[in-house]
Amino acid sequence: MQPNSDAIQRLARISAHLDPPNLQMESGSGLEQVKCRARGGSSGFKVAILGAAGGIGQPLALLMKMNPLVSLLHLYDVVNTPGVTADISHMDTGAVVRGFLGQKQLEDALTGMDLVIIPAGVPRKPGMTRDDLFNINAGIVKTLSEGIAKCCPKAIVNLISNPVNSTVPIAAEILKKAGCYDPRRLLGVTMLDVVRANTFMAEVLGLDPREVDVPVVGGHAGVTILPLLSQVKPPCSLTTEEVNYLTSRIQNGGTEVVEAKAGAGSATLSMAYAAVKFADLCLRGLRGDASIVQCAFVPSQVTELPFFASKVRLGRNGVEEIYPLGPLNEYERVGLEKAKKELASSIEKGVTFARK
Ligand SMILES: NC(=O)c1ccc[n+]([C@@H]2O[C@H](COP(=O)([O-])OP(=O)(O)OC[C@H]3O[C@@H](n4cnc5c(N)ncnc54)[C@H](O)[C@@H]3O)[C@@H](O)[C@H]2O)c1
Ligand SMILES: O=C(O)C[C@H](O)C(=O)O
Repeated sequence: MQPNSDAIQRLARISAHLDPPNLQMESGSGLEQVKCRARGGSSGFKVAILGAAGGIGQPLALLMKMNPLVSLLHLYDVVNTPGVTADISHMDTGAVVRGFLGQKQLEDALTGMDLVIIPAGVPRKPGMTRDDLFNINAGIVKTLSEGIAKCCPKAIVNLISNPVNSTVPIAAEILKKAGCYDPRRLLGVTMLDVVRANTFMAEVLGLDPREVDVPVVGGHAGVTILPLLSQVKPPCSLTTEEVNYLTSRIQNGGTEVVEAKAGAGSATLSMAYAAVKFADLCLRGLRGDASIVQCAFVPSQVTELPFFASKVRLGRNGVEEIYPLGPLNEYERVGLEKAKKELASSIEKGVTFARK
């Protein structure tokens, strides 16, 4: 059948008037230059995801697009953002989505943002520690932190890239160097440890995980991940065997996934879930909601270390209050000493790198 020329002309006229997808207007980026009525950001928060095309970044972008508190979602990566942005922009939720590709567009991606979530960087393979990622990820976090310092120094930063115990100190040093460091606004994301702890604890107790709350303090690697099982809500008593099993499973949750994925990366889906849960708490804090409390790895005076994960209260300025660890049992006191020893050298490594 011959194409009907009237129909073709009609289609051409219609498509010329259609609102295009919400892609960033940048030449040479692979992103199409388009005219777009939607502006985004009229109400609600502006959120950027750096590393948005990755294993965590993509489901994280999907879930943030579904968050009603987000009005503008910027997706930045050094690869593949045009496709991810086009795909996610078709979701009929409120947030306007824009894509940014490559270092040249980092500043546009960051300008005006209220919250920046960073899952950029390489993940582990079996046999590696998180610290083995330092050499690559430290430089990535440094560059991205410099961009934040320049373009959105007042944004809340949720840092996911590993090793979190070192990348958070790196970001802090870079922001200090730029003269815009506000310790309340820099948070290392340890939410996945809490999510895992709640899940594994619920399995042992035969409860719904949504009813369980286990504080996890310290840091985000091996023995620095310190679940305070004695403070679980609802209160319960555990056998020594259960405490050993749960502590080890929570500390090795990341490795469990890395081994199961057998070379194809580390936790991405559960991490995206945890990151969105945490980002949502940060946004609710920014909105002024009361009593938003969760664990995070933050600049801290709870111990003698300059950074430590513990429960924090989130508010209009980020971290408004950091809670003390509360009563620890002997098992947890021993764990705390081990955690602090390893944390001290990971923090020092990050600080030294950033000061070079
Ligand atoms: N904090 C946590 O609990 C937690 C949990 C899981 C994974 N992680 C960490 O998150 C990071 C990402 O994991 P993943 O599985 O998504 O990895 P991935 O390789 O699938 O994705 C990483 C993305 O980062 C991008 N990227 C690389 N350099 C960049 C740069 N300079 N600027 C912007 N983007 C850049 C890559 O292009 C890629 O799309 C890893 O370091 C991993 O160890 C942390
Ligand atoms: O284990 C990893 O390397 C990724 C992440 O830190 C996790 O805890 O799953």
